[in-house]
Amino acid sequence: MSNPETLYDKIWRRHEVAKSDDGSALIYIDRHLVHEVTSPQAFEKLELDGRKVRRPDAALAVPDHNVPTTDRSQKIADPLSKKQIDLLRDNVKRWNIELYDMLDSRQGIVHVIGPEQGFTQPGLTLVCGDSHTSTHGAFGALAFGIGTSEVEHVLVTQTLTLKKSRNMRVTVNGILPKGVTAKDMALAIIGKIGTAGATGHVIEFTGDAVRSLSMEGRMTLCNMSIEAGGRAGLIAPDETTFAYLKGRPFTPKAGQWEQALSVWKTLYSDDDAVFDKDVTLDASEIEPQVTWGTSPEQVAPIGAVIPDPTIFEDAGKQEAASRALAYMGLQPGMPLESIAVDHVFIGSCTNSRIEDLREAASVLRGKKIASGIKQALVVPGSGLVKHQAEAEGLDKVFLDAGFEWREPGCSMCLGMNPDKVPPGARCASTSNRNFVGRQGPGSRTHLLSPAMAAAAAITGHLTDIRTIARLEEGAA
Ligand SMILES: CC(C)[C@H](C(=O)O)[C@@H](O)C(=O)O
Ligand code: SF4
Repeated sequence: MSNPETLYDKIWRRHEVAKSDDGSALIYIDRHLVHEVTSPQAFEKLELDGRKVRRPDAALAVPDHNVPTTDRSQKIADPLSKKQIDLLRDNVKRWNIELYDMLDSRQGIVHVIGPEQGFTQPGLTLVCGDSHTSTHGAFGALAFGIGTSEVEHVLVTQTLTLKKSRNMRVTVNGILPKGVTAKDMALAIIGKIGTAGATGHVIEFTGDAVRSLSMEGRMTLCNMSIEAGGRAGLIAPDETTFAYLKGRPFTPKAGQWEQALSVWKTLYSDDDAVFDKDVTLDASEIEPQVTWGTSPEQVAPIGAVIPDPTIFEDAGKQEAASRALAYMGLQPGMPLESIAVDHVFIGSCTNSRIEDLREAASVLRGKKIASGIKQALVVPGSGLVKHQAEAEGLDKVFLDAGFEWREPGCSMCLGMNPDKVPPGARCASTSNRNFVGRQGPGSRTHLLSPAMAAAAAITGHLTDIRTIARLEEGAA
């Protein structure tokens, strides 16, 4: 009998082109997503070296970080943003790579459009010059972010020299309580293991609570595996995966579909496969989460108070917590629910898919945002998500509540475009990073789920979505 393997082992082995004695291997890369921020220098270097793009058909390009989310017919004001987008256009034209340009309805955040188009598929190796490429692991693809020099390497050779990561398993058993979502699961895992908890590992997420997530939820979870330090996140493909993929533009058609399925169904960790690290959570104990600091691990259940930094055993973590609280303008002992917010952002590759928008809209239906909210933005993850939401009337729900309804892109997740949180202002955000200055210089970010963001918009402060739901049940 052959050795038992994890899902990661299987995909890795199937892509090994050559092995070195030092433990590294040359890995074949099946798919390459390209955006405007990390590709210009790669294309420039390739040109200078007199190289060619080996497989233009294996790449798909989209501008997302720098795009304006307002009127797209206007010129892009910021010269650097404009330059990056112009260069992306020139490069893909020169090398015959498919591009979903700004006015294309398929344009959107790179990690939203890949799955949406069926470009992301089980068992493939998929890379992008972007850390949140881990998102695509939700389909059982080995997907990870790479740097600009590696972008060039993939363009030229369709391979990468890599050292194999270790295997980690995160099992979430049971059923998520009402009002608790994949985002809360992701934040709770990071809260438990820390932002370095999965360093050097590829995480496979498993357990009933993971299996019962929709593809959107699985993408949210895998998206944040990078914030736990993981090289990639993986979920074994199953009927939910296959149903999502069927009929998408890039997925195998008719006769080939059955063949693809027979391969995809072999993509799971063998029963006796060995993991280097194992972590288990009980879904029924997960509560809606919100971050209070400047790292995703500085997170707590919404009913908690801001921790006193001295509760952390590690001196480094104490120091980090003190610095974070000073930056965030918060004091130990304050209930999280007492924190007033100025901005609400619903979007990013973590939470801008149709299900996320439905979740937020269901909380906002018939309600208005609080008077203290200076700006509330909904930025759909792609043009297709936007159209779908409009077909369902969700845009009206958001607009009636007082939100702005924007064009797709990364937007306020990192403020490379004009959508920024002003210095000192506080934002309830469905994105994945709450770093210092992440949403604009001096901005303060609280990460939470779309439902929790909607709840904060209505009350004007961080709010337990379950109390809103209970109030409504009481009223009904
Ligand atoms: C700009 C890009 C390289 C960056 C990343 O790699 O993640 C961005 O997407 C982010 O989320 O910080
Ligand atoms: S939405 Fe945010 S996290 Fe995702 S790729 Fe864009 S900038 Fe990075």
